[in-house]
Amino acid sequence: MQYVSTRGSAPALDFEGVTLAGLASDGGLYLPAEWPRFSEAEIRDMRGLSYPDLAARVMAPFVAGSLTEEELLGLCHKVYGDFGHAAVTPLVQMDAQHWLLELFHGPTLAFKDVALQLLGALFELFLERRDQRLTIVGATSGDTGSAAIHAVAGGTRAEIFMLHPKGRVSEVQRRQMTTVRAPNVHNLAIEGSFDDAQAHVKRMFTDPEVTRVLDLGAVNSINWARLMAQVVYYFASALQLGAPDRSVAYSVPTGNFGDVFAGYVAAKMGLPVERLIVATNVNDILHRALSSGDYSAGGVTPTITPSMDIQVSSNFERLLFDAGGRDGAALADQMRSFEASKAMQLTNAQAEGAAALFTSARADQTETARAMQWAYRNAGQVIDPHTGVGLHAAQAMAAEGVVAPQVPLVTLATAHPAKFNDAVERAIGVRPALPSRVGDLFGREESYVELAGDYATTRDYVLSHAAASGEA
Ligand SMILES: Cc1ncc(COP(=O)(O)O)c(C=O)c1O
Ligand SMILES: N[C@@H](CCOP(=O)(O)O)C(=O)O
Repeated sequence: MQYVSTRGSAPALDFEGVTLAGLASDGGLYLPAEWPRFSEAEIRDMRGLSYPDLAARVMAPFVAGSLTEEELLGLCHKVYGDFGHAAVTPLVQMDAQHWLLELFHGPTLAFKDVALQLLGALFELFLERRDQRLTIVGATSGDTGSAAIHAVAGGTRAEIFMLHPKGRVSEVQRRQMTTVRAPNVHNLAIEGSFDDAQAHVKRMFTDPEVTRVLDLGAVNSINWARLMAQVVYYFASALQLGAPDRSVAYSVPTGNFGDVFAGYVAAKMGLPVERLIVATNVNDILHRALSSGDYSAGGVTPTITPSMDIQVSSNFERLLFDAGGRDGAALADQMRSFEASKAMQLTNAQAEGAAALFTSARADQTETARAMQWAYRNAGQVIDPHTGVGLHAAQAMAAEGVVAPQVPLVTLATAHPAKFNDAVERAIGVRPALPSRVGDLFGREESYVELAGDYATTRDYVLSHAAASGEA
């Protein structure tokens, strides 16, 4: 399998290459040169597989040429054997139409673990194979950071610099990152928003001062391997609900557009996905883009769903490329102009291509709290606020008839409620306890450095603290 950049000019790479490269050298994001597709019979044949076996079956076409079937299967069993639920991503029924897909049974209690546990193992394998070191730079609004740190802490070939916006993640999220003490982990709290942190990370990948001395790697969803692993739980849930003989709709709490784009990939691969609902909080650039074609970023408003306080949504570029006809040169111009003005209009092809599968809805904090209360009172489920945004959107779209009553509608439960226990307590009057598997989070010492919000400060910190810089 070969991968191409959304901006058209970076070299095509194989799976090992894109996993280690993260962002393409032209600033674009990698996508498979063509979508692999399963027949109905092949999908039917996946029924009854365990999660690790299903993961290996679904991901096999993407890793061809870089991993043998045995290597992939071995990795999937190693990674998913360790989750806190035997089903890995269990489905819970809420009423006749609504389901929750629980994605928070990994070590750091958010959906990010499903992909990052695998990515950590892939880094280890490929770096060993190449006898190479990697300096990972990542940005987090809370969940990617802890999942990535847990996936690479203590390793000898990869070192991680994780940027989070100071004061804008929950206390549990911050502690899950800053209490991990390992020589290869650096936590940086920067002034500004997640978008600022993400912009610094992307800029480092195309900054010759950095790339001259460091081999950079990515753990954010700009890394294709992240999305690939997330495709699996769409298959797992749809198969349980009757695929390929029945279509399923999904509501996905969305920020960087990675999780919902994985649903798009599943549809491209032949899974009968009826609709993908992009659920945003009041930082609603994606809702505006999908409903009116206006992709213009304003300031970021802090909310009770901090992981979705994002305006510049990395993976939207992948959709614009694929749905808009895969014209890399035109997209490179469009993205350059967006980067300068922070505003753009979708082309007709992009808007129509997106509308074929995506619908969007936005939830403010009152609507989010109401959905959390509904889940608690009507289905006995304590859900986190991000999941609350998704459930609000699911209920709104069902009420508007966008999703017909006979179509199962699955809301992705993206984080364990205890990660956001203050917001949950305010909404439903119950304070969820942290599962014992996260250990004594509040008894451990934190370690992080605080940096000003400008790019040069971040870059200079990484350059002067990366072990690989010293070697160069
Ligand atoms: C709990 C939670 N829900 C939803 C999202 C949004 O997911 P995505 O960025 O893939 O759209 C995130 C962050 O990515 C998150 O941490
Ligand atoms: N919500 C995310 C933001 C980064 O998203 P990613 O999926 O691109 O890593 C977070 O929790 O950090």
